[in-house]
Amino acid sequence: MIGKERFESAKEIYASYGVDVEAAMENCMKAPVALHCWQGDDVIGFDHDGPLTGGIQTTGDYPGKAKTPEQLMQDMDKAISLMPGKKKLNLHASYAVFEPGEFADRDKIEPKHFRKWVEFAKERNMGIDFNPTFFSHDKIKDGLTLSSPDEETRKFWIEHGKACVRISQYFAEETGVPCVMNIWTGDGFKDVPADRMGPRMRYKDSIEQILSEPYDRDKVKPCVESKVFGIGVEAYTAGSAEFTLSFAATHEGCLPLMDNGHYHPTEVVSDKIPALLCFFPEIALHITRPIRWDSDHVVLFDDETKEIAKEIVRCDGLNRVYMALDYFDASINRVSAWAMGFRSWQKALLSAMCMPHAQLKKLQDESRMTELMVEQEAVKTLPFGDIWNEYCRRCGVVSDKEFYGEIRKYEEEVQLKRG
Ligand SMILES: C[C@H](O)[C@H](O)[C@@H](O)C(=O)CO
Ligand SMILES: [Mn+2]
Repeated sequence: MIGKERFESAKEIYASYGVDVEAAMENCMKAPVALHCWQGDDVIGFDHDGPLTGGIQTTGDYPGKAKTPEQLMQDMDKAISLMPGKKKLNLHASYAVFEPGEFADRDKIEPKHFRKWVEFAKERNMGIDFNPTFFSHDKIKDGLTLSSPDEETRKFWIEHGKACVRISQYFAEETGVPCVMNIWTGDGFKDVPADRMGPRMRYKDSIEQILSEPYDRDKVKPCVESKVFGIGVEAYTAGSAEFTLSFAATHEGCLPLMDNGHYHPTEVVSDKIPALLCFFPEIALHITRPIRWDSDHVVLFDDETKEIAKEIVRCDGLNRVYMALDYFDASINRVSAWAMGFRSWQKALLSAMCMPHAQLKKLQDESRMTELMVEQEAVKTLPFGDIWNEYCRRCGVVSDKEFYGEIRKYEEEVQLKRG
């Protein structure tokens, strides 16, 4: 059977379960997913020469890394050409692009330092999300930024946050798409602290000061991202789950952001999504793949990824959940990593949209649990591959089978030729 026939046959099988795959594909094409710029250069950026610090780490030394804004944009373009679905650009402040001889420290960055990214996004019809960068900088004092007891240090980082609010507003105005601005710091202690509340009170005050910068609530969506621990800050993290969730719950317009690598290994973000949607009009996600810790492996089409997508879809949350990717692997081809993670999330979303949720919920509500188990298992082996291949074809991107050939060609022709 050729592809088209396989798709028609799969479509009929899905229809027998009450699933309209045409509608699913249309909806999947419309759901924006934020693509993080930092997979392309191992979370380095262009405003410093130093290493990646702040409790996060990349491992690996695969050749061909992008080292300039032009190379990063070139690689991102290649990755985008391999990704079906709607994209939004996700930038970190450390990716400011300066003119030759120009420099502005993080507390002084301005919209003009991101003009090239705005042009890039507009030409590709993408909105932009933004992240102040509270890591990889010499003004981090004793591992602390917004929670520092040193007022000069804290002030510097508050000013950075405020500059990022202004830049977020500029992104939203330029692109016509709201900008999700995520605050994450790695502030914490390696060993048992003597004061757990003091740093959190300072962190709270700092975020409040940052968000006192004027902005339009329909255009800028500030979020706070929690974390359980980071490398070198194993004993205590100021921005814990309880801290950020409580902050978002008590500060109107501020969203909680859950990164599924930032919880204890047996906790699952899939279960937290419906819990938060009972209380917050909107939430944000960082989608990643933790292995044993917050390792930020490339997202795959695995069980928890599927479960997260299912929750967003069956809670009717596509308009309430801001979806962003957050992984970085320096041990494999970075363009492949970028595109594979995005494609995996697209697969998870599309497959979640191809499930008979209403019927399954009905079985649960009628306590027909035996039937529910049988049906949920049956759905797992429906011919999703044929739907996915057709989705890729309609989006104008290669199938999984052709994917690696594209990567090898780009690697030979572009990445390995870089000095
Ligand atoms: C680079 C990102 O901002 C960073 O990964 C952050 O979101 C995080 O998840 C830290 O562990
Ligand atoms: Mn994250």
